[in-house]
Amino acid sequence: MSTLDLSGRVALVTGGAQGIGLAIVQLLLEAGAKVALVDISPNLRETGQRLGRSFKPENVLCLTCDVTDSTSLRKSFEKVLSHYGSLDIVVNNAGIADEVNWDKMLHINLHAVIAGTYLALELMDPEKGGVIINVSSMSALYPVVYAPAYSASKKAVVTFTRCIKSAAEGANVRVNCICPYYVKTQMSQRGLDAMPEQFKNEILQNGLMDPEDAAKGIMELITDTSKNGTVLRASAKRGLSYHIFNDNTF
Ligand SMILES: NC(=O)C1=CN([C@@H]2O[C@H](COP(=O)(O)OP(=O)(O)OC[C@H]3O[C@@H](n4cnc5c(N)ncnc54)[C@H](O)[C@@H]3O)[C@@H](O)[C@H]2O)C=CC1
Ligand SMILES: CC/C=C\C[C@H](O)C(=O)/C=C/C=C/C=C\C=C\[C@@H](O)C/C=C\CCC(=O)O
Repeated sequence: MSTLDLSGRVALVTGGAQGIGLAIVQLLLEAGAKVALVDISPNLRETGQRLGRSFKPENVLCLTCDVTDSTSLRKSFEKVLSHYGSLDIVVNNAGIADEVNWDKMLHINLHAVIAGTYLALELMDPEKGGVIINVSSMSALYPVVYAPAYSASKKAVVTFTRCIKSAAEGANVRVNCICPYYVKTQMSQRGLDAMPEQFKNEILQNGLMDPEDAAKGIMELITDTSKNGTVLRASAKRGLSYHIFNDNTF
């Protein structure tokens, strides 16, 4: 049971129907937040019903949305605001790993994260403030030869997050990102099944995180009000640590 108290806070999580997104949804609900799951998954409704049985059903809102559809994404954000009366926490988590359909992947992994960040900055109450967490990947920090477009999308999320920090401060909003190493979800399982053995062995040696541990990193970024513009690394091997950039060299 969570010792954190987010009662009265309203969170929106994209990709909340499974994996890391569902893990952060559960931690947010345990902390008493009202949570909107924004996802394209056909399992979204069933997931929402199951959550409604474990938590207050009035604290769970499921919105079917393709985050690459800007109109649908805006309507989902606005629906959360009209339904719950505020928007305090946004986790731009939805993402795919697909080097064949890389154009679609960039729309999900990058375009929708930027759109979700700007929607959050527009709709969050500057008096109350808010926090946005963008989900990147360790592949942003260590380019991955078998996932070049994916790595690029995740590197761009880090750069965008670090750049938007100042504008967010003006709106009394914090923006941070997390860079998990491999996490035990359907995405990484598909990735491991498809990749050459030598890469798979290194990953298995480093270990895969449980989604709940990645979600705990996201919760840290949500609840630690000193964090803005930070990049949190997360892995089974080394836990949580903040990535330090040397921006001064020119
Ligand atoms: N699993 C891993 O090893 C790692 C994952 N990540 C990132 O974490 C995030 C979550 O990944 P996982 O939970 O592993 O993935 P997952 O594949 O288990 O879940 C992704 C969720 O996003 C939803 N989604 C996909 N495309 C969507 C769209 N167009 N519109 C709305 N929802 C959509 C899916 O329906 C699903 O519910 C992704 O951004 C991923 O890149 C980062 C590092 C490691
Ligand atoms: C195939 C796509 C599926 C999932 C991708 C996911 O986003 C992901 O976790 C990708 C990680 C890629 C890592 C790439 C390089 C790793 C470099 C190594 O030097 C080890 C780095 C970190 C290990 C753990 C740690 O030290 O914290």
